[in-house]
Amino acid sequence: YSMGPWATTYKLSVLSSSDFHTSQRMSRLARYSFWALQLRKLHSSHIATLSFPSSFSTSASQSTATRPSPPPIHVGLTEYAGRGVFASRRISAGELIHTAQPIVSHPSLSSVHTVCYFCLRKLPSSARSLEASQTVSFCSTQCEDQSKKFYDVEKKADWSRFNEYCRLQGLKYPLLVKRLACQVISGVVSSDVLDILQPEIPSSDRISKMKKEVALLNNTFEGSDIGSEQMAFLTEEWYAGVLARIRINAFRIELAIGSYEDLLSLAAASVEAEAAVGNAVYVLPSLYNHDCDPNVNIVWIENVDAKVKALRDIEEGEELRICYIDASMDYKARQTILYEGFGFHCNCLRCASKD
Ligand SMILES: C[S@@+](CC[C@H](N)C(=O)[O-])C[C@H]1O[C@@H](n2cnc3c(N)ncnc32)[C@H](O)[C@@H]1O
Repeated sequence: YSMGPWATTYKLSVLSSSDFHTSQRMSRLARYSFWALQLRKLHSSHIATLSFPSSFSTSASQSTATRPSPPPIHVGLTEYAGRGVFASRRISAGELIHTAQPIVSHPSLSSVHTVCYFCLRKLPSSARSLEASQTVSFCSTQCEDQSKKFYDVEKKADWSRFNEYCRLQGLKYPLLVKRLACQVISGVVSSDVLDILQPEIPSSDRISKMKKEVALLNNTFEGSDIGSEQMAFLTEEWYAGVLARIRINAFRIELAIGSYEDLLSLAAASVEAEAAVGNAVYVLPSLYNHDCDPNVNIVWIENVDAKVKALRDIEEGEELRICYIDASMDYKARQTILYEGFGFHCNCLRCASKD
């Protein structure tokens, strides 16, 4: 399961919380102070992944007078689900709260020749690479430049077996791990970049499948001229940790319909293939908790940049929550998917009334 761009039309939601014993609170606080430290570490290296609403730019040459104000949110501890995102002022319905760029993203295998290999923007027909070819395309020189380092690493190896394995098994997350590994080898990110995110607890079945994937990834790199010291991080333990975080935190990217042509291809895609153009992992969007009647949603308009928008008026101090799944499903289906996919029993107001 991955979090998706689920539209919602449900009514009012307020923060639901339960009383926890002080001792439980203390142990949680200790656990999350580790994450708070990680967040601070990440703040400097990943500030570029968070951008602000309006037409402000964040260039270093800007004077403080013209600097954008930070987004109207803060990360804090909830009483029921670890960290969460809270409104630091009143937010109006429809407001763009912030945008975020991914730490790692990858097109779905069915979209790899029709979208930009970096930002997942749909390519005009003339710019698409041939399906039979091993090449990929970029929508702009900017995306090509931003991909250069990891793509130079990726090009050193032959990915046909790895991709075929993912295709046959219907796997999408190993593609994100492959891209992350290329980013680490090229020095663009550090191997612990996802450590800040909450991991899932893997089942034994998952662990044995994962061993196969990591062996395939290692064999693919070993066939290239990448030095073993550059690949030293790529252990079973690293792969398991990264996959456990991707499984809980990846978003499935469906671009908003921009044209009549998009509408037609989406209609065809829903019959022939997956409608999602790819998957991506972000820092801040991954800190939003779930509600079956959310007050914010995340949309992707033209590319992988996530836009977090208020679905209704939100009061200062209220927790901002998104819906991880299709909110139109019934109570039982939602509970099952949330438990199997994300490991929790939802007790939002809507679920409490079994709606
Ligand atoms: C994407 S993370 C959200 C941020 C997370 N709270 C953290 O501290 O990193 C998803 C995880 O948060 C927890 N979570 C999110 N929404 C929840 C809810 N409504 N009830 C209980 N746990 C929830 C679950 O453990 C879930 O797997």
